[in-house]
Amino acid sequence: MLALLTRVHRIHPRSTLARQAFRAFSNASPVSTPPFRFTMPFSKPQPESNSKVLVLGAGNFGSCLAEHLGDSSHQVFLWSRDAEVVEHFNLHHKNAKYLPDHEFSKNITAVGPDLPNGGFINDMDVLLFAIPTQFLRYRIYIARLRYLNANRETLTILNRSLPKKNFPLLIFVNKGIEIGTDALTLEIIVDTCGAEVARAATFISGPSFAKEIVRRRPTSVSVASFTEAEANKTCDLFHQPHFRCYTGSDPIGIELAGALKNVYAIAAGMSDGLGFENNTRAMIITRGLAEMTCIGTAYGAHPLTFLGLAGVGDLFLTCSSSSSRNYTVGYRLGQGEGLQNIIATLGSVAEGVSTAKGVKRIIEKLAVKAPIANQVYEVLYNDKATKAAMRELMDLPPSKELDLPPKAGGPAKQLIEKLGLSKAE
Ligand SMILES: NC(=O)c1ccc[n+]([C@@H]2O[C@H](COP(=O)([O-])OP(=O)(O)OC[C@H]3O[C@@H](n4cnc5c(N)ncnc54)[C@H](O)[C@@H]3O)[C@@H](O)[C@H]2O)c1
Ligand SMILES: O=P(O)(O)OC[C@H](O)CO
Repeated sequence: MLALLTRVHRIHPRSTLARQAFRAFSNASPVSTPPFRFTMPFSKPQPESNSKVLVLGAGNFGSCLAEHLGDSSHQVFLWSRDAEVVEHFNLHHKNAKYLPDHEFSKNITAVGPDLPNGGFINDMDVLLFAIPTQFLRYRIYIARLRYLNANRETLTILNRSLPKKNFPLLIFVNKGIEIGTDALTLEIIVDTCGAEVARAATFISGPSFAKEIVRRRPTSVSVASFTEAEANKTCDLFHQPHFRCYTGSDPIGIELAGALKNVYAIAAGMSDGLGFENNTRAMIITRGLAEMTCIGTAYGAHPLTFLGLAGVGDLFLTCSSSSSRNYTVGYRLGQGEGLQNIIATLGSVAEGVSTAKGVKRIIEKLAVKAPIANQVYEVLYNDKATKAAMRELMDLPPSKELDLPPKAGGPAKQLIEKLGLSKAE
């Protein structure tokens, strides 16, 4: 739409007029969400163009987003914990492990393996976190896979150098729930960096496979924050003729949607792996959406958020494509492979595997009916056979198709209090 507008009216796509027009379209959001709580920015003013961006995490999505921003003439730094990745990237403009066929923009410089120092962080306009919520590592001494809280670890270190006023614009793209605490990233930010930083944080979620973004395939995502100005800044930063953002003010809903869809993608993969066909996948997607909406509503998120790009958009994408790692985990389980082997050979993170644990606890705490998520948990953690899980889903007694719980809002209310936002309601 913007490309058309700029072409017809001969406006430069990165001009202020183009940005304003783009924002007007973006604000015509596909769903109505609750109002923003703040309009004024917390982070430092952003330059018109040429922002300095530090992308933390050089996996598939971090590298892809670094390329996306480098492509639109921002000055991008890509932090990796791996010295070899840093050296190789700066010599060849390639990331040998993730997106190996792609030649990256010369506007990107890899940094690491240590986290950049305070002076460097202060100099950045934007910090973009593309680190998984937690990371699985094979611990030789205990001979098993163990989860490490990747985002919490990085934010704790980073907070020492983060200015408390006029900090860089903060953007998070991970889709998961922290194991052990069941915390969303918003809560991890409050715990590690304080409420003011969390109120300014923005979250990007939606149907967005990294490899398609680097090929500039038309893509749209949701951008949510409690602060409208911060969401708009993120929108402006990411906007490209092939990339649109829709802003919203329900970061809790956006985060939940992104985390939950991964669990249902595992279920859809299982069904396909078992040899079931289109009817069954459509059933899992639709009933999955109903479960996601019930969990989100009982949690205190806005139900309509689940009808947006971060909800049904991403659910549909990941439940219907073998490009999804979560779908692939489910598919291979359905084909009879063991979970440990799948994870050890996947080569990339599938956040739904760890998120299924947190979701199970949240469902129990909120007393929400979510049979598909429960069966995914049983297969992943109690060795239930995928066929038996599907059988049990089909044997459930008849129930109402739409049965939204009253908006209880327990966990969201607590989180909102922790953010110091309850007075703003
Ligand atoms: N790949 C996609 O298409 C896509 C799209 C949207 C969102 N996401 C989300 O983005 C997040 C990252 O996904 P990805 O695809 O890049 O995963 P990935 O497995 O490709 O890469 C993860 C990267 O994070 C690094 N990492 C792990 N723990 C770290 C830590 N403590 N500190 C620093 N770096 C650490 C790893 O070394 C690796 O480079 C996930 O939450 C995912 O759900 C991914
Ligand atoms: O490969 P997946 O399953 O982690 O999905 C990637 C993104 O979340 C798609 O939007």
